[in-house]
Amino acid sequence: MSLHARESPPAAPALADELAAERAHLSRSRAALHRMRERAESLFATGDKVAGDAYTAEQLGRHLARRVAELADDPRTPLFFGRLDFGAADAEHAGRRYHVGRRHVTDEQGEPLVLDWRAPVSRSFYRASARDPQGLAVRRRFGFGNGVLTSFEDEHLDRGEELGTASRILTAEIERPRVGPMRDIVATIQPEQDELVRADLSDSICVQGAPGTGKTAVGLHRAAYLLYLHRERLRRSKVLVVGPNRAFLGYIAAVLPALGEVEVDQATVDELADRVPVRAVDPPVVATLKHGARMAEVLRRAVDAYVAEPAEPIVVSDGSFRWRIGLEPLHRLVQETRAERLPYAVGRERVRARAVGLLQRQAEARRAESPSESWLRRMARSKPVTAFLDAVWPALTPEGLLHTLYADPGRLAQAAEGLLTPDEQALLARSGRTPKATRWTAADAVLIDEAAGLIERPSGFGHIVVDEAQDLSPMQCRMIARRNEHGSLTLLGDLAQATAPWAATDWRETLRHLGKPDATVVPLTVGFRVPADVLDFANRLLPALAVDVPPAESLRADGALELRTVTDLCGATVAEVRAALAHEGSIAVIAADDAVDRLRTALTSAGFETATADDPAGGARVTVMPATLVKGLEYDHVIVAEPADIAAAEPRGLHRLYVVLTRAVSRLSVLHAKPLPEPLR
Ligand SMILES: Nc1ncnc2c1ncn2[C@@H]1O[C@H](COP(=O)(O)OP(=O)(O)OP(=O)(O)O)[C@@H](O)[C@H]1O
Repeated sequence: MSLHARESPPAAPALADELAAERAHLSRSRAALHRMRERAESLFATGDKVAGDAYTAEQLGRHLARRVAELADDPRTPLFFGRLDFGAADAEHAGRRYHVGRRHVTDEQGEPLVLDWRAPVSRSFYRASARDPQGLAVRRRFGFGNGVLTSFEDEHLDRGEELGTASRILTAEIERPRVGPMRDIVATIQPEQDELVRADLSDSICVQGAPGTGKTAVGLHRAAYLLYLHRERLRRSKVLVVGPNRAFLGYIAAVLPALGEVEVDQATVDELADRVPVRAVDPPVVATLKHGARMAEVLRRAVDAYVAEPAEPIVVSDGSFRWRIGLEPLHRLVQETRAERLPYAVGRERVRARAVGLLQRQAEARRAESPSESWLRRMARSKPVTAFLDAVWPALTPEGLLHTLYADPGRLAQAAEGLLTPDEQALLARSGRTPKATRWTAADAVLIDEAAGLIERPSGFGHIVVDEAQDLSPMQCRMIARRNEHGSLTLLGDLAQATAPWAATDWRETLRHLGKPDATVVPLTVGFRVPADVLDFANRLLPALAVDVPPAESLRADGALELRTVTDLCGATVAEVRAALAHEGSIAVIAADDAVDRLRTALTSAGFETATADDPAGGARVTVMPATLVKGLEYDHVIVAEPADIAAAEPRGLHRLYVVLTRAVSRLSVLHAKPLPEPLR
């Protein structure tokens, strides 16, 4: 194929001129962005003086502060990475040329210097092909080094030229050594990824992708895309990114701000269930029981059981008259409210309002006029009305509900009848004098959240991105579903990487618990992280993982895999780290959780500074990571110490090992004193 792929230094003077012109455009764009930011800053400084009242001033202040943050320019990242030259045939953009970058940049006259990658016209940058040029004559990609424009690559789509994944700029980006936190992929999003990124806000999608196929990247770029397209709506309803742990959230934290999006909430799954402090750990069998879908029904019944039939009429005096509501209307009132299936606490207030309504009607009939507001309020809070409520619809807290359920075998038996066996009920039994004194576990916190959803009306997000979703339990799914009733979802995961005891083997089931049974499940199979040799090695585990997922094919032909039998694991790890430090990029030693301290001590004694799981952005190049914390992360060079111990440490240990082996970007060294687990031999 004849291509005009040009690398720096350009051979011909004409190319040098063109590169110089592009660099000039970059300087102009940077200067313009600087001006835009200065303008936003000065508006921010004077904002409170122009705004009328305190509320407006605060709103305006927040808007302007966000705008200032959005316009931050990071000199190390290119302001634009592509150019679109439209051909004469395109009706709307004929003959026009646009630079595509991270955000809109306009000159003093408001003319665009750089188009936001999310603008409709930028779509062709990602989707145009020789077969479907979408009006483009030429697509140009820019190569950068440390923020300096160094090269460009042209595809004359109108002449049938297309580089696809053979692009040298794409290859360089994929093969670049990794250091520090995750970066955006906005310059090189691939067509099948772009399709997911630009899916409609109303679409919930589930991406099943092998390790390193860009699921996380797709989810974060989709969040940025939706925020651009539905800015006002999502500013109100908000976007949430859910990840497995803080180390992961720290790792991805810089991606959205780099794309100009600074207002996205992030939480771990555990942090969503934050109504009680977690101070205890369940044995695995109890945790699995509590995370199971049956508990939803147990809790629903437990809440329902608090509603009782009225046993006495209400008799209430207002000082001048005694009013009475008989048993029969009270029965009807409770039944009607029950039938509405409102959240329990809303139901309680509805019952109160209806009882007061009956009193009001009596008063109107007697006095031929409506009683005053204060009379109604007095009746609503009167002792007899409150006593009636406490008898038929007692106040209930989520913690109180679960505490009583665990402490009262009779109540539990009633709620769990036909759902949990007596043995299972016994596993739940627990004492603790009060909800406050109870040492709740993480699974209890999820159940308390479920109870809260039955009692109160939860507030939701406009869009939720859930990463590493293969590990969600049915009850965790429900917790997310409650926050997403009117919003949409991007679910990202890989069933082969599922390590939780309750992990799903079929996305349909997860989607059902998430309340999005009809979401499309889309596979991603092109691997951008793990080199082919390393991936082939890890894929040997797949048959033993008992999941039906398409394996990834690596785009990377580079990389190195080394398997080494050793006698002194600590000594060999130190030697491997020493050798690895000769290369560029991050290094992780990954081992079974209980071996981490030993290895870290060995490295420290040998004079190496090491980072820990909770400071991914820290200075040290070498991180020692427990196998249970590396999901979603990647390192340039991964040293796996004793795979057999990782596999033996938990029931789904081979799945864990699959995760561990697929963290490497350039090199994987496997050190083992024990035989490798069976499928890897
Ligand atoms: N289109 C792309 N261009 C360049 N790099 C990409 C592209 N897509 C993904 N990558 C890179 O590949 C690596 C893996 O991406 P990501 O972490 O999103 O994969 P993942 O599918 O979530 O992996 P895992 O299953 O391990 O969590 C990252 O370094 C990411 O930047």
